[in-house]
Amino acid sequence: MTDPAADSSIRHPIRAVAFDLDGTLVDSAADLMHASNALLAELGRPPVDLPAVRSFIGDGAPKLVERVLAATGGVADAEEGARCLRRFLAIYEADPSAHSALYPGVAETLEALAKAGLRLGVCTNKPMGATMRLLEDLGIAGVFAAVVGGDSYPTRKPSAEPVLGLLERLDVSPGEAVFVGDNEHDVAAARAAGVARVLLVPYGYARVPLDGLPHDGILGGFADLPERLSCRAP
Ligand SMILES: O=C(O)COP(=O)(O)O
Ligand SMILES: [Mg+2]
Repeated sequence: MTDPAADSSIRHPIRAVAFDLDGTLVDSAADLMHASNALLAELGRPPVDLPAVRSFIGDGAPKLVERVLAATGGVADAEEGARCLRRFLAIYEADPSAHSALYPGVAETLEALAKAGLRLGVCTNKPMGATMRLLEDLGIAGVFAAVVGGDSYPTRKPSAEPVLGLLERLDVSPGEAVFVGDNEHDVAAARAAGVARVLLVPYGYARVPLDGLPHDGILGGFADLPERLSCRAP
């Protein structure tokens, strides 16, 4: 027999769902590759390919650019690195969605969860400027009650800080929230924040096997979410 006290959804009814962005809601790797390659072309360097860029995603734009530059010859000093980051952001933020798409079931499922009364939020390591533009371009900005990016707080995931910041903006306690992500940083940040449940999508840009992470379940697909949260649209 199940012990009701062991089920956190019974102790605290779930009131909010926090989502990672890249690799969870949006397949954004192609635009990150195009922006990286536009920067590299300006520097007279060879391009990087999609598998390489996918492996560079997850620690925010500064790390992505650092990895792109390291893979193509490195940089002379920190100043050159900072200049390249500024240029990358200008290129990427001008159009972060041309080659990006929502994963199957994302739009309909977010609508269903919002209709069921859940507060939805995004906690991404992507900078806010590009994040808001991407959400608007893909038509899902309106469904979120709050969004935090990689530059919203002094630290980013795997720190708990942005997750706790998002939950505060959603006006829920960690025990009332579920986090849905795609990689090891999402699990670490959400666990450190003390959310009720951490669920992972089976696709995305994780760099370690999902099975070894301390999650509470791997979805078959994004559309499984309402069932897993035991809530349905009215
Ligand atoms: O900007 C990144 O590196 C990844 O962003 P994410 O946190 O939405 O996966
Ligand atoms: Mg991600």
